[in-house]
Amino acid sequence: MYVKICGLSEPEHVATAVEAGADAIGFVMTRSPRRVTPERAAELAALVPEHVLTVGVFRGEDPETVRAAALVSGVRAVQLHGKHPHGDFTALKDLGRSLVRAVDAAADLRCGAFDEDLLIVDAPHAGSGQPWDWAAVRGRPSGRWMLAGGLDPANVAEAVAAAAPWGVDVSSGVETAPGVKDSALITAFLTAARRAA
Ligand SMILES: O=C(O)c1ccccc1NCC(=O)[C@H](O)[C@H](O)COP(=O)(O)O
Repeated sequence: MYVKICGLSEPEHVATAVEAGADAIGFVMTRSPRRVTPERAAELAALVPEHVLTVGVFRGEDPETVRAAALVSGVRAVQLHGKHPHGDFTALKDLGRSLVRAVDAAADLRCGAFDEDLLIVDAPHAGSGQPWDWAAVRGRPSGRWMLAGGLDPANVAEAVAAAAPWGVDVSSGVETAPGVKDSALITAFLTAARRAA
């Protein structure tokens, strides 16, 4: 089970996620309680070993803004959240970063349909921590896809059983308040997700 921990903003939590075995770590560089500047993301990304994917998360920014932030931060993947057109992915193809498309269940759920490398199927309101009907997407997405939206250490096993994803992505479920990550919850989530696989 591939596990992404998203919305990190403190070195302590980056270190915990790496130590506990995260496969990917997300830095939110768009409007959010978890927002970090590209410069801050660069400081955090520098703490992450090569085998863990660093992901810059964007929503609604134009490709040139995304490109500039990706280059400053040095993230190895770019996640476009929500209703980005296919052209935004095409425009970023030459950036040399993996592309992640994050959408809700109403979207095209074929990984690769927008030339992305990874797909995230999320709740309608990203980063809200609200669980949704995970079972409704079972069997619909294809390729390398992660389930997100309202996951936490206590429910990730149920979510994995319901939707059968290739991976999982969490943010609010490893926080004690919006934007405030918790090391014990990060470790607990990784343990529970691995057990669920
Ligand atoms: O986390 C945010 O605040 C956010 C804001 C705008 C666009 C995307 C955002 N998060 C992206 C993620 O990949 C989250 O991990 C995913 O939405 C799951 O969130 P949660 O339900 O809080 O676990």
